[in-house]
Amino acid sequence: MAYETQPTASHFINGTYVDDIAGTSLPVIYPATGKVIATLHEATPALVDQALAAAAAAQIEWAKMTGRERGRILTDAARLIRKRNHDLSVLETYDTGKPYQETSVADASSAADALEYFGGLAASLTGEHIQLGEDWVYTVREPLGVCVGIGAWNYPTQIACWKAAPALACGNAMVFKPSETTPLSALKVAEILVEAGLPAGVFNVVQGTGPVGAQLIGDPRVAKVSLTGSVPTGRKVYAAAASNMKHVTMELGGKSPLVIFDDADLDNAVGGAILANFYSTGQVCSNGTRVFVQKGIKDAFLARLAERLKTATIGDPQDPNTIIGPMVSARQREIVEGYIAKGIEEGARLVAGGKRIDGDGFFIEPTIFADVTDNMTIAKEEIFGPVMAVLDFEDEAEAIARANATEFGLSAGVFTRDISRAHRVIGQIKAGSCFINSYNDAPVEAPFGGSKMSGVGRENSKTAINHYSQLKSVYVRMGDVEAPF
Ligand SMILES: NC(=O)c1ccc[n+]([C@@H]2O[C@H](COP(=O)([O-])OP(=O)(O)OC[C@H]3O[C@@H](n4cnc5c(N)ncnc54)[C@H](O)[C@@H]3O)[C@@H](O)[C@H]2O)c1
Ligand SMILES: O=CCc1c[nH]cn1
Repeated sequence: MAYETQPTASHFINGTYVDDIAGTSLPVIYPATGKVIATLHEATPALVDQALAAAAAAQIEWAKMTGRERGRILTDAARLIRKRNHDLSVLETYDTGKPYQETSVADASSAADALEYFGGLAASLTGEHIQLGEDWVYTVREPLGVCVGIGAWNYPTQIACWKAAPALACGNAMVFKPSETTPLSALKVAEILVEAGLPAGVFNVVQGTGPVGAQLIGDPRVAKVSLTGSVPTGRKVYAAAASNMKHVTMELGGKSPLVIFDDADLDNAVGGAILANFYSTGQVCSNGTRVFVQKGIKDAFLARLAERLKTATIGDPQDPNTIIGPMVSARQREIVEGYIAKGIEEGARLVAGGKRIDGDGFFIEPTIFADVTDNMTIAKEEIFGPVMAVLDFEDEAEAIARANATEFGLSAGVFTRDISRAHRVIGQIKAGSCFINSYNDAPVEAPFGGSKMSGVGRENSKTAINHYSQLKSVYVRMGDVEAPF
């Protein structure tokens, strides 16, 4: 293999690569071939402790630097990431199996956007002055301290930077644990941050499964935990963090509705549904996997969708012409196959796909079910794979009620030419990240995150600053103190 996928070592602690072969072996499997492309080790408890100690020590000095100085390092790192976009994208494709066509425009570049954006904000993170007669209060925006980031496997580079960029801009240090399924890309992020001038220990990467994450969360030196993962993991992480009153950001799963009205532009609506279900082989948290299509447009929608699906090239994800890659793992493909079988068993009409693609990699056909009803498993549970469920509806009120009939609240989309209706509908859907005549855009300037079981807090935008800092308020009396005795 021309590209070196085995990293220098498993972890990046205190500005350098480190390893401990006593840790359980962690094979990294290329999803397109099923072959092991690197072998890492889980962090031992001693290494986790080392990472936290490095972060706690480095954070004190990092917080003393001016915001402008911190910001310059983050923006320099963003420049390096953009310069190395090709190599980083190739690595992301090895790590996740996502097509290079996507990783070359949406992963390292999204990470660079976050570093650039929060690097730019770092110098302007101030408190305020509140005049109270002759007395006054001033507020100081302070970092939280050591933050822990825990990532999912679908966007390893993006997730590392969506968490690290605001955390570091505010003067925190971070220990980041990537998903054990995709441990490679975050190490490159750490390496680049240090090359850009980040002091040793401010951003550390430790590898491992749940217990490594649990050790990080349970440590008294940690002030905040930001998790991107599933709802079951979110429940555990939130509970563990709450027992020690730690701050949290929870970016969890979804089963988001995409509502397509009769008057929608057909090709745009079909395009939106494709982006909402098949991008990243369907492994996107915000995907609109419950596609509610108004009855008048249903046949035309399904016909056009089938036509466009025929043009999607499935295959080697490193080939720039490939549009759909494999699932991230054999296990994830089995989960998806289980849902497809359930869909058929419960009476949904399979109109496309449904089968695994023979070969060594974890490929599966993009799958579309029509005539899906709200009570079917495929309409209720997050599948996290390329499976679209098309549900029919008659009118607006019905679509809103059914769109909201879920425990999740991450995203929602609406396609219609009636802009008043678009705002009215989105206004009534309980979800955090919504789209009108579009789907799955995630610019760093906009808040991203969910409501209900989909999470707590927001990533990106100015609001992320509130999740990585706290305000100290100082009352200043100018006159004498009037005490009761
Ligand atoms: N809302 C978002 O922004 C967003 C983005 C991407 C993915 N996701 C969600 O992530 C899920 C898919 O990712 P996944 O399968 O990697 O999720 P997961 O919940 O299995 O794992 C997420 C991370 O949590 C760690 N973890 C597991 N148990 C832990 C514990 N007890 N304590 C601490 N850490 C623990 C894992 O090692 C991994 O790093 C989907 O549900 C998807 O919707 C959400
Ligand atoms: O997977 C969820 C995060 C996301 C959404 N769009 C791009 N990244």
